[in-house]
Amino acid sequence: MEPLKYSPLLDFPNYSFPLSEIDQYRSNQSLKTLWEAKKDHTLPIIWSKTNELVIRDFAELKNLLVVGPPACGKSTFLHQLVISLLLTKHPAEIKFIFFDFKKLEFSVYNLLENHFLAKLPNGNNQSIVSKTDNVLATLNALAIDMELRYDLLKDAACRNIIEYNDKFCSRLLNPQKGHRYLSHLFLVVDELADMLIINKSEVNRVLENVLRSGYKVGIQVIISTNQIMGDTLSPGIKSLIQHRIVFRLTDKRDNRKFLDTESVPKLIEEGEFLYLDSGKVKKGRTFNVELPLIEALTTNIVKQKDYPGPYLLPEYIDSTEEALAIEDRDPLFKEAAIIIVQSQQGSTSVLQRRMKLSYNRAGRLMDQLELAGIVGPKMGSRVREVLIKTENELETILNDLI
Ligand SMILES: Nc1ncnc2c1ncn2[C@@H]1O[C@H](COP(=O)(O)OP(=O)(O)OP(=O)(O)O)[C@@H](O)[C@H]1O
Repeated sequence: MEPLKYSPLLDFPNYSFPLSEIDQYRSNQSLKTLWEAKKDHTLPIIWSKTNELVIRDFAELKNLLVVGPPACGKSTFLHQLVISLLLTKHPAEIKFIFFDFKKLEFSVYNLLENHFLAKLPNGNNQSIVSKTDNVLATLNALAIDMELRYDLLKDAACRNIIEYNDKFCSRLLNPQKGHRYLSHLFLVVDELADMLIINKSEVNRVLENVLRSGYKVGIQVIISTNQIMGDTLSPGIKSLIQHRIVFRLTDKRDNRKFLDTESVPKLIEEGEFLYLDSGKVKKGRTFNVELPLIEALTTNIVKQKDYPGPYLLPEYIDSTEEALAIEDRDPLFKEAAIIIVQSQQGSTSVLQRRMKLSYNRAGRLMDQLELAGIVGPKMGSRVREVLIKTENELETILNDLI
């Protein structure tokens, strides 16, 4: 007999999707259509509402850029994506990280911390990041989560999160080996310029890494910006976000910059935007969702069973700040070094599994091995290079370190 399939929904089997809340609102018909699209889409979202409703699958979009001058409807568009997912997905399936530098735009979702939000493990941090000094740590933690996910997918011989979760739900992956159901993580950034205030080049570097490799393992980024001119949007970031929503740009050169064409239809009505679809420029319109409807959804969800806390991102420790004094070195340093050199695999999850350590501790050991010159630096989602090839060489290094 085949084993019973696992479902993440079993975390809260009595969870009731907040569909009943929408009846009294004018947008209820559109939301019901969205709900019906659930069966054909991994991540159904309302994309546009003109004469007809356009529903898309966010899983196919990778990352998204929303650009336009102030007060043109960018935040409205972000809300329409968020509520689409809140309505159709279970708390086990998706998590959001909001960078909300306006401080109030997404505060309505604060209540959903234990259902739908992700944050740094450090208790002082808010689930919704509104201070620029938390940006880099949160991004780095997201990048670590991404690397960990890559290790899991590699171990499971899967090419993307969908294949991986299917395999996990079919009970083909062993939780004892660190395998777990992976929820989709969305980083929602409301104003890119504010995100780049502190340490712009480093933030750009980590962000590019997440944009480049995150979507395959279920980490997707939605960025909004009103900085049409200037160098806020680096060419690297722009080239990594193929899907773009463009509101009311008056200069032809701007249209070329964001839509790769100068000839675009005029946008007259409130909330209208342009986007590229199979090489053609199309017109769309935001689904102007009422705040009371968002509140009704969140209130309904909050009343239901939740997790003990938000989804915790891995701890990020800035290794440049960590002195490699002997007394600070992990007592398992030598054992870890031997495992890495013997296996010739510079992978955190190898340490984690072989030594039965938490991911954070294994990650710290890796950083210490790097500082000792045993492994090379982090290389995005790939394993680190092992610089020491033989146990004899290692022994010399370890003797020198003591
Ligand atoms: N489809 C629509 N129909 C009518 N009004 C809309 C529509 N979409 C957005 N609006 C209105 O446009 C105004 C600006 O929207 P929003 O706050 O989303 O803009 P924004 O681009 O995020 O602004 P900012 O950059 O200043 O934060 C709001 O009052 C909103 O209600």
